[in-house]
Amino acid sequence: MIMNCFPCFTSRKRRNSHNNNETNENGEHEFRPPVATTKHIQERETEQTPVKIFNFRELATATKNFRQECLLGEGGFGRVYKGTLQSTGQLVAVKQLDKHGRHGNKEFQAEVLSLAKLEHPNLVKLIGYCADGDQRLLVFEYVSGGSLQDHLYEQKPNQKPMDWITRMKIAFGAAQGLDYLHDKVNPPVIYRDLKASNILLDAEFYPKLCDFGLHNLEPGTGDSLFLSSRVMDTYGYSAPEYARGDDLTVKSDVYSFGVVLLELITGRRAIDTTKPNDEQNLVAWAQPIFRDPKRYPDMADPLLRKNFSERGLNQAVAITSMCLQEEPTARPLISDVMVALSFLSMSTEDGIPTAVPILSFRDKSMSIALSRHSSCSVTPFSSLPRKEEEDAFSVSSDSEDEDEEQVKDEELRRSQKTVLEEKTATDSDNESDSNSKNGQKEQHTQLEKPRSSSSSSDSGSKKRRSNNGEINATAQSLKMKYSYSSEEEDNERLSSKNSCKSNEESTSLQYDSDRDHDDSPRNTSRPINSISHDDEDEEEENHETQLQHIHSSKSEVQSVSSDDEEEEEESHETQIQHIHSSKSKVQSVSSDDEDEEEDNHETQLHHIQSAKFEVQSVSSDDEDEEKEGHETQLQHIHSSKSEVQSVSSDDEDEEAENHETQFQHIHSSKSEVQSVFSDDEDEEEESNEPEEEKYIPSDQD
Ligand SMILES: Nc1ncnc2c1ncn2[C@@H]1O[C@H](COP(=O)(O)OP(=O)(O)OP(=O)(O)O)[C@@H](O)[C@H]1O
Repeated sequence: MIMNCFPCFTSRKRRNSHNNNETNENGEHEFRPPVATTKHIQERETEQTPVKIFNFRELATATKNFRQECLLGEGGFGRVYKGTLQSTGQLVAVKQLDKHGRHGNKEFQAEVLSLAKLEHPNLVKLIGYCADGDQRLLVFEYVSGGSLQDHLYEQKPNQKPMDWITRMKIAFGAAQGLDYLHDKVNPPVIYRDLKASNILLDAEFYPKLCDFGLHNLEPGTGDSLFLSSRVMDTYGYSAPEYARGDDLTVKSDVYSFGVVLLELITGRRAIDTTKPNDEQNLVAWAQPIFRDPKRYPDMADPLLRKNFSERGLNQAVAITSMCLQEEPTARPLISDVMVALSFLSMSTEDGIPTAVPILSFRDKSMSIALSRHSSCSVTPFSSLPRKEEEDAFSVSSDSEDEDEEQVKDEELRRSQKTVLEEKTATDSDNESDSNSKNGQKEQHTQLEKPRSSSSSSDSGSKKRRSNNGEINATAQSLKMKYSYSSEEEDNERLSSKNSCKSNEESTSLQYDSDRDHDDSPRNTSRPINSISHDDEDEEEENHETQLQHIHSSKSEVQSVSSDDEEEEEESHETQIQHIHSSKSKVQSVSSDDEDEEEDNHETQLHHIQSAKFEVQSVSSDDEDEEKEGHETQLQHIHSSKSEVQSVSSDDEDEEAENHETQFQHIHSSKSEVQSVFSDDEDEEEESNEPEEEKYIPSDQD
């Protein structure tokens, strides 16, 4: 049988070698897959991914002849060895697939090529494969830090337990990987095997998912021994529909993700036979607690020693409980989970995580669930917040009865409707001017792109401007500290003393690059930035700081849960979003292409004007005074808009000056927005007046 397969494969290999094999500079064979080898490869194909073909001898040398000391472990697919490729010195993990249930060569090759196309910083990268005789081996990048399971449950004596923020970052990274599989590749990939042992961590706890997309390489179904061990391994993570015999969907992965999140929160294994009967199944143990928020703090891993904020815990538990809904359709999209976790994984100096902006989600159920927990009293258990913050968050949900909550939900739903409609309209606009391409891969590429060259983006790869892309941008623009990074960047970060700063830089770079790939008018920010090279970094920092201020003000406002204030908060949210986007748009004025520039101005004017109308409409009747203040701010933006019109000056120097002036005005508009959040409205009015005086019209005015 094997002998029959082998010639078949080698003849294929020979054919490939004729057509597609190349030798790289290291003397290694690289396989460039033929276009449309199989249906799903064809569908996923955006560009050809090189996959190395190794011969068995190369891998035997790399793993010291598969010596025991190189054995990393053994899983459902076979043994995994650590190795070093002789040609490059690269560390790899070599997975030697079990011999039972051997797959046809074509099938194996097709699966491998399909797998190799899945590239994301939070996925373990497939480097190559070997199909030599009856041997089937997969060669992956080596991830040095062990699995999440090791870190949660098999700690070495001198190892510190993972802190709360690290746990949230791991969850966020894993969600990003899963979001890529679900939302960024076509057709979506259902992981099927998400569990703590399949989340590998690098030296900095950066998570990478492994074993995704391997189910087609599983040994044959006739192998009951294999099946029973796999079922045992995944038991505790598999969604109820699996037990019912229903088809698995992306929502089954969301369930498994919920189990992992629960493990991170509680430090308990999905299945722990050493515990009393009623505690052996983690989800069964947690379900009654989900219904009683007062008991949430009791769920937390004792190793955390209560070093987390109550709000952070409440929201993490709320997300978990949503993921673990019995009904698949009731579970959230992983993209919403990812957005929520992006905020929960942001650490702040005072130890309180940033509040999740409830309007950031594709699915409103997530907003509603989190809003229930965002107004809880948030006295952190260990690191106490400043007095004002305590006050701001101290409207306790304990006193709210269920009726009140329902009314609140209804109101929230109504108020969200407007924003969601608006968001949908924006999204569909964006969708229409872009092809639905693989956005995530591009994000990765963007990060690696040096700053100076980012304006010359690959015109062939249009950024996917889906809802999810918008959400990503929202999270990123709100100073997400946790960013994608390539392996090289990870190494750099390791050695860098200013790792935190470089992270932030990479995030803002990503956001900038993101705009560069955007077809909308705001995508031409480079020339403006290049006007004042010396001040560029400082200016960027200022903007970042402003964003942070706005964000934190917004967070504070969010937590005050009186009905009037909720309305007000929304209007602030809308204003911020519009002013923020106005800023981005005005930044983009200096396009190299003058014609495009003019178009851009037109579109900007339109956006800014409509922002004005929208903000005007949000203001309530009893807030006349405040409205006046907003009007003044809008006038400033409007004037900035007039200045934007003046950009197309023939004289380049003059144009540069105009940009500078515009920046200053936008800058001051942003500062004014900050004042919107002042509790004292009189103060706000006062602060607006002098700003009016400060306003210096441009030459054109
Ligand atoms: N790319 C890699 N880098 C470093 N270690 C790895 C890599 N891939 C797997 N390992 C380690 O090899 C061991 C076996 O992994 P494998 O994925 O085969 O099994 P598993 O995850 O334990 O079980 P299952 O196959 O049921 O998912 C684990 O200890 C895992 O952490």
